[in-house]
Amino acid sequence: MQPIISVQGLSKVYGSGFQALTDVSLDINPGEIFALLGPNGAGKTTLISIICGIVNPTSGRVLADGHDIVKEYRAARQKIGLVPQELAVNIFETVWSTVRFSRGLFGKPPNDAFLEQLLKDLSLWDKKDSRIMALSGGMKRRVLIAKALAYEPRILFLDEPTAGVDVELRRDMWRMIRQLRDSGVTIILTTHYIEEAEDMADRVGVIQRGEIILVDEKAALMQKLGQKQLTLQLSESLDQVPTALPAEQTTLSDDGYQLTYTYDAQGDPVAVARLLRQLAELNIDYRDLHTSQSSLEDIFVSLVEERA
Ligand SMILES: Nc1ncnc2c1ncn2[C@@H]1O[C@H](COP(=O)(O)OP(=O)(O)OP(=O)(O)O)[C@@H](O)[C@H]1O
Repeated sequence: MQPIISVQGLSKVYGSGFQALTDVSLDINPGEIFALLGPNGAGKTTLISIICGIVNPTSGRVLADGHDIVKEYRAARQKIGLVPQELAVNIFETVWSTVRFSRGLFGKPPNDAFLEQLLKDLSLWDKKDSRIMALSGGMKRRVLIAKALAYEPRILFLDEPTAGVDVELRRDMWRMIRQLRDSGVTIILTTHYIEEAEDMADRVGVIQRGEIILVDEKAALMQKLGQKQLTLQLSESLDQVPTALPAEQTTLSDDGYQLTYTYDAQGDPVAVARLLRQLAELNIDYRDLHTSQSSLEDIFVSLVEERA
């Protein structure tokens, strides 16, 4: 499959001498939702800004739908919609003129019916004649999305789309992102809400200190790196973890009734059977048990800590 975005050996050294990206290579598949995760200052915005032609790379190149983002800027850029973190519009303009202007900017013929539907989908239609300065923060966010979608891009970048928005708007945004994906738009987003990446993304990339340290299918990532936990509710309380049990993997709750065993389901397929046999040998009875998988957040934190 031909990637819709191909990032090849990208590095960025800012004028200050700060190296924000080091040899980043990354392919984005058409039609996927790709989540880029990374701590503050990792280089997410820098990477997105280079792909969108806002910041020049120091070396390396980016192809958007086969077009070089530097040499064929217009052809590449009209494929890409960007919803930036911060408001980047003329606040004295009305909503309607802002989205109309944005559509024209990348050479799309006017289509007021399309824009009307877009504003209706984003619950902005009744604000179409309002100046942007008179809108609430959430509405301004919606305007940024409308602006990015006004020229029907095939690729949509969302930089921290749900940072600082209320629960309702967040839910609306995710619903819209899913609809866009279903209509064939490729979505690349950065987020600090890992549970949202977990919920939404097909693939996840982790960036740290300007380097991509991991890219994988979300499901495979969670399976590969995810530790599982087995929690047992004991019939009688224990004073301490029995010495016969693996000390590093086993913990006991303060009241002595809950034993938690952490194991690697991939690396050790008989881990649970072994533990339960050991408990039987020790005459430890339990009333209930359940297993749970590490979240993407756990995986992310452990990866970043590992590299720190
Ligand atoms: N114009 C600039 N000049 C110099 N350094 C910059 C510039 N823009 C960003 N940086 C530095 O590059 C690094 C990466 O910044 P970037 O904004 O890409 O990170 P980020 O992953 O998007 O962070 P956050 O999650 O906080 O938005 C930071 O250390 C930042 O200070």
